[in-house]
Amino acid sequence: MSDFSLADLAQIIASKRGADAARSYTKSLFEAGTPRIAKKFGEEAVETVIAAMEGDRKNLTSEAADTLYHLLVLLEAGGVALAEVLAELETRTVQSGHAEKASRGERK
Ligand SMILES: N=c1c2ncn([C@@H]3O[C@H](COP(=O)(O)OP(=O)(O)OP(=O)(O)O)[C@@H](O)[C@H]3O)c2ncn1[C@@H]1O[C@H](COP(=O)(O)O)[C@@H](O)[C@H]1O
Repeated sequence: MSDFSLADLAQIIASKRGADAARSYTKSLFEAGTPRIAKKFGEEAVETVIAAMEGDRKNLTSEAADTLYHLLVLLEAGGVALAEVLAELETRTVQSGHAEKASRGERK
């Protein structure tokens, strides 16, 4: 296994801001705008769900990759750094998911 990370992919995606849309799918997504990117993300997420439900391991891997890629493009378009999402996840590591959900009501 290589040490390729989501941070590496996020960096590649950010670097495509100045690319030519005819040569870069990422740039064409940026040009299409957030609603289009969000729609693609939703489609890939649904395809991931279907692959999981069908127990298709190979497709699940491939659709999960599509989903993660489109999520990173969506974050970049929304001005949210992957590091911010990871920091949010890190704050949650001190408690269980059940406790985190219960605390959401307290925060409002
Ligand atoms: N990881 C990905 C990646 N995963 C999926 N995709 C693209 O996401 C699209 C998947 O959507 P679909 O299968 O629905 O494809 P489609 O029918 O062509 O899409 P639409 O016509 O509906 O827009 C395909 O075009 C894939 O090529 C990706 N495109 C780019 N990357 C990464 O981004 C880098 C930069 O890519 P460019 O911006 O194209 O240079 C690449 O080197 C990769 O590292």
